[in-house]
Amino acid sequence: MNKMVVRGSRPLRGRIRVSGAKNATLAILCACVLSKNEVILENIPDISDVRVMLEIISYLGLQATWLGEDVLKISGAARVGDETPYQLTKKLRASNLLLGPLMARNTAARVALPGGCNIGSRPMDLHFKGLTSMGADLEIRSGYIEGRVSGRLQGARVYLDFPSVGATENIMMAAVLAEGQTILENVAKEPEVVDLANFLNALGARIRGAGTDLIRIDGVPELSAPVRYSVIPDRIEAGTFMVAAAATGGDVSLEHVIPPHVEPLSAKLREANVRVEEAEDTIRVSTPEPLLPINIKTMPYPGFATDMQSQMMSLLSVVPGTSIIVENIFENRFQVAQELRRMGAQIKVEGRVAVIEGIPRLHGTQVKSTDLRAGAALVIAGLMAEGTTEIQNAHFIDRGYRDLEARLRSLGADVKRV
Ligand SMILES: CC(=O)N[C@H]1[C@@H](OP(=O)(O)OP(=O)(O)OC[C@H]2O[C@@H](n3ccc(=O)[nH]c3=O)[C@H](O)[C@@H]2O)O[C@H](CO)[C@@H](O)[C@@H]1O
Ligand SMILES: C=C(OP(=O)(O)O)C(=O)O
Repeated sequence: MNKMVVRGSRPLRGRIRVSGAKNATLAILCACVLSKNEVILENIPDISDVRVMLEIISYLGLQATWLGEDVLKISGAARVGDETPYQLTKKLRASNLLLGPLMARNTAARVALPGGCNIGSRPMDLHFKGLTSMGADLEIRSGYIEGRVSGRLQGARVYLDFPSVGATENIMMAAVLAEGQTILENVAKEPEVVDLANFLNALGARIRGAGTDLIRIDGVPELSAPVRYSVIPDRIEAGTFMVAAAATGGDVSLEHVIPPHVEPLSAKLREANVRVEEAEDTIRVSTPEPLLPINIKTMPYPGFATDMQSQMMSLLSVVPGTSIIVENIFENRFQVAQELRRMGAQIKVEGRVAVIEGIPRLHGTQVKSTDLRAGAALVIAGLMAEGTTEIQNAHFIDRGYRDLEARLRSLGADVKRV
């Protein structure tokens, strides 16, 4: 079941509800390791990354039970294990977010180096910088990060050389149980970081400033408040449907979305002549006018998200004129260009810059997804293309999109798994 077949040239029309955010959910599930009490989580997307993370935290001793299609109960545990196994962490990049919580809860951790999509080298030096400033002793041995600290972690002042999402989250989770105050400077401002901070505060943490450049955390001895928490909508899933709607000349309304979270994308789509109409928690996307070429640079939030870059490359491949994309976050995120070229796209890649000369139509053929967002981009390309597109390695898509083919079919697409 790992090939997706798309018959193209049909505009998407209708309404679709956006799922809970993958990246917020993954971090929040790691944060559950810090809690001694039961947690109920709402708006959890049933996607393969979440399933793998649930296996990992179950291995650590927590119990996860689905109470409904998107509601999870996570039991607190009096004691959690120290080690995450390679067999599970190799499937999931975000498994590295267990390092901070385990160091804080257990004062020791053995976390297998994470796997996930091959989109760049993805070092963890900034995670290490923060945790060692707090007194942790960390080393990498035989593919595992081994950490220990004598006594509790100590609050510290940490400046991140780059506003890394993962480093901000890992250090923030470690700091909530540290002794004293931690000040994190030049941190990531992504909505998922704010969602994690809100969740931790609901558990009893004392975090201020999430969503700004500077986060202050006053450590507390334990987190034990029983919590019911609803995860934010997924801005990348929402964005993917928005681009798919624009690419097919369709008219789609997204429900359960936070419009400011997708503003960096909405602004670019408007520049390309796409009509984007926002209400309180809905966005309607349509294309009454011919589209225009645009330039994009990926940046940390509130800049344009790297996780939306591949999908935009598909769209721009059929917009008349020259568009330019500069990828500033992950050095290996242009792999989809060679697959789009197989469909006829004219895209030149040099280092971090892609130059796209729009052509009138893409043509369906066999392509393969190389990572999650490349997979989504190829689905969008298939929806626009003349003929049939077969996307191999569709399991990448399941990492981050819940039941994508059925939801696209509900908008009029012809998509199936074979
Ligand atoms: C599970 C999750 O939330 N994944 C998201 C998270 O990934 P992730 O947290 O891995 O991304 P980061 O923000 O950490 O990475 C951004 C940049 O910083 C570099 N870096 C990072 C850490 C470090 O210690 N040293 C270092 O040099 C990375 O190589 C990359 O060039 O944010 C990315 C950037 O928005 C998104 O694309 C991912 O979808
Ligand atoms: C890169 C992504 O995720 P991860 O960090 O989990 O690999 C993504 O969601 O596009």
